[in-house]
Amino acid sequence: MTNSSQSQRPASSASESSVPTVRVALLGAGNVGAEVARILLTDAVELGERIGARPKLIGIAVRDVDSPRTVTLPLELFTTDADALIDDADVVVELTGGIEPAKTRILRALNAGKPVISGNKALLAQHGEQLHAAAEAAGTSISYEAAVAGAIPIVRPMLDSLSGDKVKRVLGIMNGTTNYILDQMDTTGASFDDALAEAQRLGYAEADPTADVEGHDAASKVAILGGIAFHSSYTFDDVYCRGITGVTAEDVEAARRSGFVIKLLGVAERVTEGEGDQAQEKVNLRVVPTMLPRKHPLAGVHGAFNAVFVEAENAGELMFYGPGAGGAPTASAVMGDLVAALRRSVAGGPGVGPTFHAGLPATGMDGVKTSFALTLLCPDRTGVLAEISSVFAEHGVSISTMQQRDLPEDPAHPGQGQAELRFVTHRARNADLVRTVEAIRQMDVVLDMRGLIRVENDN
Ligand SMILES: NC(=O)C1=CN([C@@H]2O[C@H](COP(=O)(O)OP(=O)(O)OC[C@H]3O[C@@H](n4cnc5c(N)ncnc54)[C@H](O)[C@@H]3O)[C@@H](O)[C@H]2O)C=CC1
Ligand SMILES: N[C@@H](CC=O)C(=O)O
Ligand code: NA
Repeated sequence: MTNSSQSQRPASSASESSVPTVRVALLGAGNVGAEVARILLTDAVELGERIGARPKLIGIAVRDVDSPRTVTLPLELFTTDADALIDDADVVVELTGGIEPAKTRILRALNAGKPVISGNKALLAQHGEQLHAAAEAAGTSISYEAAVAGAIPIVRPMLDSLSGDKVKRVLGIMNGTTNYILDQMDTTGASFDDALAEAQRLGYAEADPTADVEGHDAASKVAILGGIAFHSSYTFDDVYCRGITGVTAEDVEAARRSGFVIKLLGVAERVTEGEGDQAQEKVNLRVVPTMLPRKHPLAGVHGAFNAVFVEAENAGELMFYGPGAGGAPTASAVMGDLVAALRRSVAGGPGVGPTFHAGLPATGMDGVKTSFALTLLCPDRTGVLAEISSVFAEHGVSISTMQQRDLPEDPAHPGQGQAELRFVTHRARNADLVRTVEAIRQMDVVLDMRGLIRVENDN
């Protein structure tokens, strides 16, 4: 490799053609990186026409040059010296994941004025502001369409197309692995573990799938998207996060019997706390397993697909839908960012990044209005229902539906029938719902609390 200039102008490569070339460094050749390399190698000429300069893949930095790959790539491109590769390039594509050394490498490229494309939501949701500041200071850009909802164009529409509107809420399915698992459990009766193993095999899961199933991956995406939507800076720590490890086959089955489906939803929404002069606008960010009525549009999002609703003051409701994970689909988003960044390089100027001027504080769950489904095991006798209903009423929470399922008599307690009572509440303040649930849990007539999950419906 030769040393390239660190300017934004594409370098000429007379040996290959008269079209100028831009030198692309790729960090990582896993599920996504290998697909990006494949596209760069096969489509360089056509991409050159779109960009005005031909992208030349000059090297791929990996941990181990001899690791088996999903795509066959020329061995001479591989190197373990990421720093030398970055220094030799005009543009850097980071697809290794994790915080370090990815952060140091990205900063190395940005500080040298080189545009960076990354799919690293974990990093962006922790250090996004610092990376943007470095890009701005050096007059370059960092782009990350792949980091949120895979192939779906959502980051750039939020940054560009909706930048003249006022976003009220962003809500959706933002993790392919958990959607795949929940969908398999619902439609085929697969076990959690089998479905996760298949999601890993298909290249949907993170290197450590705990990030997926504990909701951390979706939380990073909510922090990134919420920040763009509300012109503020949020990190992973601002997101209230619950994963799907607590969702059992029984929960999935119970939801199905009631005409619902369980999805892991990510939400970022404006909330107003306080009243009158004290009223303050804040933003609640959360990731929670949620029951949705089967007729809800998000209930029909299957497999590793994602879907994101954006509610904006003037646009109204928008829905973005498509593959949320997987090598080739995610590589499509990376390539879109790469072409856009290189077009800017060729034409001059870094383009427009996000702003954080609004500074809306993130807020906790207490004031958020939501509804719960609650499944209780109780003795099947007169008065139980009234007793439980009165606790809901005492806390100002109204019941939307109640279903009773009589269970076979417990042989250990002859003569004492038991019933499963399933309540779905209307929307109420989260703090009131939590107090209601705690009071119900303490009641003598409640033998077991079998399921507790949020519900997204219109009431
Ligand atoms: N797999 C997917 O569906 C999606 C992944 N992403 C993100 O894209 C990035 C890459 O994801 P995958 O390709 O699935 O990961 P992967 O685990 O399949 O591949 C990671 C690659 O990076 C290399 N690598 C890791 N640490 C390195 C280091 N310190 N130095 C040099 N090379 C290193 C590995 O050798 C491997 O080639 C991650 O940030 C991930 O969150 C984003 C959207 C979707
Ligand atoms: N592990 C992630 C990959 C894409 O972001 C997911 O399953 O959604
Ligand atoms: Na995307």
